[in-house]
Amino acid sequence: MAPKAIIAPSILSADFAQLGADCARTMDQGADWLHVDIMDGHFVPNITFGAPVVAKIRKHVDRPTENHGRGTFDCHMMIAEPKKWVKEFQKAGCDLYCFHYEAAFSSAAESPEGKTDAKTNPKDLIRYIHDCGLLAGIALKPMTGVEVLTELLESPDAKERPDMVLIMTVEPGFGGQKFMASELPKVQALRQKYPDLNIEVDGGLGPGTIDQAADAGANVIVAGSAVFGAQDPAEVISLLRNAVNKASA
Ligand SMILES: O=C(CO)[C@@H](O)[C@H](O)COP(=O)(O)O
Ligand SMILES: [Fe+2]
Repeated sequence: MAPKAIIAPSILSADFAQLGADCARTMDQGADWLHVDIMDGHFVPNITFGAPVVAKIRKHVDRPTENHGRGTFDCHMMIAEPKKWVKEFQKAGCDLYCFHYEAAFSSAAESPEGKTDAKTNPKDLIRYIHDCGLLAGIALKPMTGVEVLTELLESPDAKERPDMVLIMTVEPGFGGQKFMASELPKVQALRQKYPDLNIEVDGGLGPGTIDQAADAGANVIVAGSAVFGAQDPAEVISLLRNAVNKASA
């Protein structure tokens, strides 16, 4: 049985002119996490926003209501220098810092000790993210195979193990793209080997594609246009959750 279903609407499809209100409403509609897409115009050909905006929306989502608690900010860092921004995002209210494997090797930034490493690697970056008090996720673009993660996922040191793997089911950069079912064997392979791992899928997920992703073993579901574009977002969130729970029962 896979870990519990986590539904994480991508706020890339929210109305940026009223982002705080949209985020709070989405939590009230039943979201577990908010998926926050950070794009730098280098790693991907699109730009979104940075830590100051995350800090502002945090305030809207932190308000106490009957329907939701704090709301986990799942920050999907589509940026060329992931190490550089860990502390800024931690201060802004990020909970889970998910960087791209493909970006980690070229990242230059200050280490916790104040030294500058010209190069880092995924293992050191995961340790650094954990040392900063955040959960660590690692994301793979469609062209990257899951075998690159074996050493990390099987590390005897929990500080070096990712808390979540994100399998992209579109090329990162834009919302509203077509779901790539060709990525699902990666999810299947991970689920077979790691029954307790949080496996997130991102890109093109919605009522028409969720069953395939859930059957493959994904339990963390990102959906942008399918949730924010729906007449009844609460119904879509619940449909996504039921599909995951049914597949993992
Ligand atoms: O990371 C990305 C795109 O790069 C995603 O998080 C998208 O924002 C998901 O949008 P939909 O495909 O669900 O509309
Ligand atoms: Fe994303």
